[in-house]
Amino acid sequence: MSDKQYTYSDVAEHKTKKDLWVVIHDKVYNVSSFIDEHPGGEEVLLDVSGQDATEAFEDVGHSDEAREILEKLQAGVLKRQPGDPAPKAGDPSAAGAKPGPQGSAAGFGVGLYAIILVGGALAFGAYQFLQAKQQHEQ
Ligand code: HEM
Repeated sequence: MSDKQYTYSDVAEHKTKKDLWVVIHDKVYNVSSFIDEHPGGEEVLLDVSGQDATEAFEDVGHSDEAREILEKLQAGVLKRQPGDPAPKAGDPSAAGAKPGPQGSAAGFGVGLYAIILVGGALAFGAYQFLQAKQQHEQ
């Protein structure tokens, strides 16, 4: 395993069958030597050449054996820079539709309205009470 750091643009320079790099889970792999042996074929690897292949790799549900092969192909780690594509975690919570916050925001809006109304009524009540008290004292 190597800790050598590469940027996205470094990886993007290696996208031919003879020189093919991919990023999986923020690690950089040189898969050139494996491309002819890949049971899934060379086409899928060429599709993700020089790019982040995390999602494609995880979607297939590769075996532990595949992960061991991958480990041996590691060239380095990815150095993220501002403006790089976001990590593709292959994580359903990252891609899946999350319920928006609208429901609770609407609830809060109604709650806020009620607080203003009650606060206003209290202030009005206090004003009336003080006026009455003042008149009583005169
Ligand atoms: C880059 C590193 C990769 C390695 C080391 C690798 C390795 C392997 C291995 C060892 C298998 C045999 C089944 C298994 O053990 O899980 C396999 C199958 C497969 N791989 Fe990959 N793979 C890689 C990337 C990809 C990518 C990016 C795709 C994109 C879709 C892909 C698609 C497939 C498919 C579809 C199969 C199933 C083939 C079949 O059963 O007919 N692989 N891969």
